[in-house]
Amino acid sequence: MDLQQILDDIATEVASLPDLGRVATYIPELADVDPGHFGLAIALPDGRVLTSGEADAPFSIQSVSKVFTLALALGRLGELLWHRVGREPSGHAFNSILQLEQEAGIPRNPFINAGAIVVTDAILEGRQPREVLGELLRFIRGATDDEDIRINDRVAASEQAHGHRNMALAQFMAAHGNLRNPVEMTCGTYFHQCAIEMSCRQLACAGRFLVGGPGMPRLIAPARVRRINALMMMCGHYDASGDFAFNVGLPAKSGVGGGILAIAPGRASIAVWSPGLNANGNSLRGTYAIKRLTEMTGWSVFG
Ligand SMILES: NC(=O)CC[C@H](N)C(=O)O
Repeated sequence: MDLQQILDDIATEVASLPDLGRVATYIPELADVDPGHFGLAIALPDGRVLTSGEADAPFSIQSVSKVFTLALALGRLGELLWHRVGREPSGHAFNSILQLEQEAGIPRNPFINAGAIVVTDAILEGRQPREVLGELLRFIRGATDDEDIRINDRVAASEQAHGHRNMALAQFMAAHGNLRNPVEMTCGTYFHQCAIEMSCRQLACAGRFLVGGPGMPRLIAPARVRRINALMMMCGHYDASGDFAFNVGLPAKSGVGGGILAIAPGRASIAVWSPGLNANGNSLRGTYAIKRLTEMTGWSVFG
């Protein structure tokens, strides 16, 4: 199997797709990104990183950051985290408030916005946002083995200025006693973590710690790797997670910047970027690319 050929074929196929999807507009700073960008990278246990398309172009990782904050929160709080956030798929949009009311301010999982805000609140506890964001960047840079990863302050400010919905989620959880820090502080930190920029090459390298097995860095306990992968499979694409598992069969996390990090356990860390989104807020062409990759490689966890 010539993997490089597969990646090149996928880039060619993607370029001929009729639909680009639509970029997210609720964060104005992301609204002007050309939906036609496409990049793909895979990091392998032998140390090779194969790419096609614009694999070195930085993009806003947005909700993909939730994977890294979850790893940090589990390290800090361990099992206690699960008192404040659940582990079930939500079946609702990433920014929905519906279940929070019915379930007393405990979000369904750490990957919907409400859950990720709780996770950020948990790693903040007793510390300043600057410290926590520094820790997060150190973790990601270390995992990637690349210091050149930063937060785009304009994107963070843009989301902050229009973040009424996330603030509402946070206020609602505060009303239920599930937030320990001031809403502005937790949301401000969350907006900054979402505004981290990485290329597909960097993101694929950063995801290696979730692949497990020989050749991949061991940054967290294998039991946690398994659990984060389980959550990515069940919840990583919000209310389209079932569809993604059905079509692709890999644990993965998407972001509204158009990035997706997918893990082929024991085999590879995969990052794709194409900013045009489908109706569920997941990269349209990115989803297609990973689907084709699993079809061509047989890397679905379901065989
Ligand atoms: N799905 C996403 O990437 C959402 C992240 C975005 N920062 C938000 O909170 O709305």
